Amino acid sequence: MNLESKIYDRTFANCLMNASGVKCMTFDELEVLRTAENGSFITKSCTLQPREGNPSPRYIDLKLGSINSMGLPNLGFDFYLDYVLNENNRNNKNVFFSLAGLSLEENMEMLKQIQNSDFKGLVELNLSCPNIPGKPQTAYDFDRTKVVLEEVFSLYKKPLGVKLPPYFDMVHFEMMAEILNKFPLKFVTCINSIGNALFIDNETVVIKPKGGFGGIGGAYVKPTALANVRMFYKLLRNDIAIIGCGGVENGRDVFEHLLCGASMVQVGTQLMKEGTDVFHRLILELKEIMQTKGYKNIEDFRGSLKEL
Ligand SMILES: O=C1NC(=O)NC(C(=O)O)N1
Repeated sequence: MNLESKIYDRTFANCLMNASGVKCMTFDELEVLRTAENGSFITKSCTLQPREGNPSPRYIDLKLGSINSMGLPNLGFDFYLDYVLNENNRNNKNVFFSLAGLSLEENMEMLKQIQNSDFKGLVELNLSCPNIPGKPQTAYDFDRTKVVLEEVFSLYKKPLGVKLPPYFDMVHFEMMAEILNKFPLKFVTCINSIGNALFIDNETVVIKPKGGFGGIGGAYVKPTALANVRMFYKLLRNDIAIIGCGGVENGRDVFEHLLCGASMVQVGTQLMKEGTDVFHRLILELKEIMQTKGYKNIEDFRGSLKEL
């Protein structure tokens, strides 16, 4: 039995990786992810210049998930470019490089430098950060998304995918899929946190930024995450892989993302809570489910969710 999975021309030892933003901002955090049991890993979404991010408290674990308004704290593009160039695909993890420029110009500058570098991994262009005051989530503006992707693919020729926010309307799924199908995307990652939620403890909000509004992750979002994975799996070209993200706490959750059509599965909140030991546990739990069902590899069941 193996948990190998492919995105484009890359094969990963197993289908698990971190969600961008979780335990992947510093060199030490990235080195832990590079050498743990996950099949791949991804850097914290970066901006051209380093950022402090929003004031703390800005991340809180909750019983049923998490809430965050980090505000894209990161060490700056140069640090992550240097890291991924030195990473040299040791452990065959094909590191993913996450970008979240604060403007199209900033994204194009970063992509130009990556294009002109020896980087051989995959770029995940984050179009869905909900936590920059005054900045809308690009991927909720369909016309803007089309403009951005036209510019991106006019310059960038290496494998690239986009990180999407959750959608909640069938027409929105169709409109977004129609746009995405126009471009040589290698994958889409569904979903980013459900933006601008509010958690109250007694009489007080729990995070400082934006009056306590933040992105929700964890068990709260799994039904929405699975729906987005499923819809884009059905609506997008077959050569655009889906990376599932949202609500993965155990092997059953991984199995469900794969059933919906995901090729890779990202772990966010649970990785934050449990540390990288979570990958060992998820692998054991997924293997047990596959063993029970007689599945020898992921392709035996990926995308085969049954309808009534
Ligand atoms: O894209 C993002 N999603 C989140 O939920 N949080 C981070 C952030 O705020 O940096 N970014």
